[in-house]
Amino acid sequence: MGTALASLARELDAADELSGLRARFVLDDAVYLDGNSLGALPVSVPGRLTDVVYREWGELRIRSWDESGWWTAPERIGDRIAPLVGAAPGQIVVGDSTSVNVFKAVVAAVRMAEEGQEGQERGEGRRDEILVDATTFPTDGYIAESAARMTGRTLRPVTPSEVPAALSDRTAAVLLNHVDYRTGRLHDLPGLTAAIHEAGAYAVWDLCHSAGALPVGLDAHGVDLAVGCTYKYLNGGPGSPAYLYVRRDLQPRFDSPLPGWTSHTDPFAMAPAYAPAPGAARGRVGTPDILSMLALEAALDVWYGGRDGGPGGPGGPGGPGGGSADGTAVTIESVRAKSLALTDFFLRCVAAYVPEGRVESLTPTAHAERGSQVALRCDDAGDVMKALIHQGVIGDFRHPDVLRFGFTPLYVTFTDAERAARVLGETLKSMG
Ligand SMILES: Cc1ncc(COP(=O)(O)O)c(C=O)c1O
Ligand SMILES: Nc1c(O)cccc1C(=O)C[C@H](N)C(=O)O
Repeated sequence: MGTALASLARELDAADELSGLRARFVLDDAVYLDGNSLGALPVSVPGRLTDVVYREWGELRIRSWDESGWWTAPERIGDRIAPLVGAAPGQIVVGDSTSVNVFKAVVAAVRMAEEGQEGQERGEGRRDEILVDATTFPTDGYIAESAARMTGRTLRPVTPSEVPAALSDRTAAVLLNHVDYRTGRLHDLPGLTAAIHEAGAYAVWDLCHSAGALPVGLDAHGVDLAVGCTYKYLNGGPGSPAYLYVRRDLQPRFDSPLPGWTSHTDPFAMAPAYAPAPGAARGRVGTPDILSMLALEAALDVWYGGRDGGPGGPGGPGGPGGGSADGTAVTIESVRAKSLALTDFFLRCVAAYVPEGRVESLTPTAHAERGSQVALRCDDAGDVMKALIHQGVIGDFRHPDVLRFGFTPLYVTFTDAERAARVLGETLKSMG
């Protein structure tokens, strides 16, 4: 069985139309299944950062804000992310952490819901509730709780499947994760967004675990606001800045709770009175973190034909799906197809190699409900993951008993999936 799966893995790799993309990353012999926490380093990044540091900062110094395009980087890089999450240009701004963007988005959504209700006291008809995914990555829950307290709302944690029943004319905003960070479950973004709109509320989606791994369709599904990090499937590097999407028609009504000077319509007027910039720039706060931001911009070259360095717009030759220097088209659809094939194959190998009953998959088998990771419940998961890492299979452990394996289709191979499952099986057999 083992040999058969290993040779099947080689066949699948040979037929994989994305296999050439692995060369766009710095990798070693380890099986890296932690790209859903920190993506691998794209080869385009070090050279670009060297240029940013020595030439743009070292030689051009202050002139780089204009001459090197530093000032407009948040919107420019937002436009580079946009096609990957199904957004037209001009709706995404890059900056701050996901946590900070969750705060901006949730408070802004409540403020939008509040419009027209100003005179109304707390009570019937007032949109006085925020719903939050009860299974969320903790930061979203903490921030939503604070946003609720500050806006005088009640926070109601519900699981995503309970959202339709929990919605009412009291709901102001709903904060949901597209893919659950622990189980890898993919939630129904189109259906839940439609239900939220039906109730007259605003939908805020956290795309941390879906952007770069599967199609999101922000514009197509009428999402109101969305946030996400860039250090997972977008490979922007440790602490790379997050992003905020505000649907174009909502932008004039986006009232930021953090109206920093760089979101002013004329920042260098240094006016005492705040006047928000039009468009996505309204979501900015303070000075952009240029080094991290430009590392992210270079990392996105992976999707744009693997070109080295310089900024470039999406679309046309070199855009996502538009072909590339080495002839490999990178569309989010092709990435999704490989992601599902990889996770299917990994689950098949786990079933073949792991003693029956020793692990239980928390990740749905239905493709429509699966993100790009496999989570296995396992006794002694912490010790098991340490043993796997010791043998060169890098996943992560999530309390209390979850082994988490992330599959980044840009660089993970079927051979990696087979090896990871085989090492897991051997480890569990040896641990008893
Ligand atoms: C769903 C989700 N939201 C938010 C975050 C993190 O937010 P931040 O970028 O602020 O650390 C993570 C992971 O770190 C996450 O998985
Ligand atoms: N953002 C992280 C970090 O700064 C250090 C370690 C891990 C992370 C993560 O991304 C955790 C991740 N969001 C998760 O899904 O568990």
